[in-house]
Amino acid sequence: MNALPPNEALVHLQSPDGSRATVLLHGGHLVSWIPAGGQEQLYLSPQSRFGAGASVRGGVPVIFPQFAEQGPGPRHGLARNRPWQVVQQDRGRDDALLVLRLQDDEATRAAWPHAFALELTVRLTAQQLDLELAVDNLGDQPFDFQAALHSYWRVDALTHTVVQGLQGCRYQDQVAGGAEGVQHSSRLELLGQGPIDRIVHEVPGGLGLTEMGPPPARRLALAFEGFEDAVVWNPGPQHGLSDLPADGWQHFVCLEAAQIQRRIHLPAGESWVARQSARCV
Ligand SMILES: O=P(O)(O)OC[C@H]1O[C@H](O)[C@H](O)[C@@H](O)[C@@H]1O
Repeated sequence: MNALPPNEALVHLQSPDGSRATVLLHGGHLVSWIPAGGQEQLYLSPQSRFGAGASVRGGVPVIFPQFAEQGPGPRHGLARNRPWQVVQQDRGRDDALLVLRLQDDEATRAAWPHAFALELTVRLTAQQLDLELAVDNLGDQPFDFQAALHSYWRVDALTHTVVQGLQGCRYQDQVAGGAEGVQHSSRLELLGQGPIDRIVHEVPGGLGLTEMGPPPARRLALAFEGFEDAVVWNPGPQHGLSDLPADGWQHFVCLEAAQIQRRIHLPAGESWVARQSARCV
């Protein structure tokens, strides 16, 4: 399991068949997922910062209400830096479930002046992780937002890793100043020669992440529901990130379920829900 500082508030989940996950209350941040009989699936930087105000480098940061600097508020929004609360924790016959909630308070309203609640539901079965993000507008005015489940998938070697399922999709290449491109091949090979940072639009519901052997290939099947975009990000060897080891870039790829291009317009009193599932196959 990924190493965590001793004094962080965390919740451990374990399904009856032995899959496990760990979530930090800070950020409602999933930092570990180990399927039954399997290995850690999420990358968490050993140099990550933790605690009040910190953004954790790895796991699954919740991005809301803005992506990156595409708005006037804090980078990647305010959800990843706030304390969340447990509203439900259950174990069923073949699953484990956790629901966390973040509601607006004085600090969030200072950054973004809206009344809202986020609920993140984490559900584990033997080989599958389901994450659901729900946004409620609790105010009397509509608001617009972007969101993402910024998932850092652990890989042994980035350069042996391939993303499948984006064929024919348009993308915005953030390394090339936002230039538009089209993913022609069915396999996006992560060459690691430099950074990759793409916002891919209108992604089909199912994507694959495959690590080619040796050792034998490992494959994650990802399914998005309600998220229209995906982000593919790896900072490459010249990353300069102080919370990532020099060689840390080789051990993850972010393949994120996201809602970026078309901001969601949420009327007062309404809700929006989207999901990302990952299955070891
Ligand atoms: O360093 P962070 O604020 O966590 O952002 C990490 C990365 O997030 C996304 O994947 C963006 O597309 C990248 O441009 C960004 O570098």
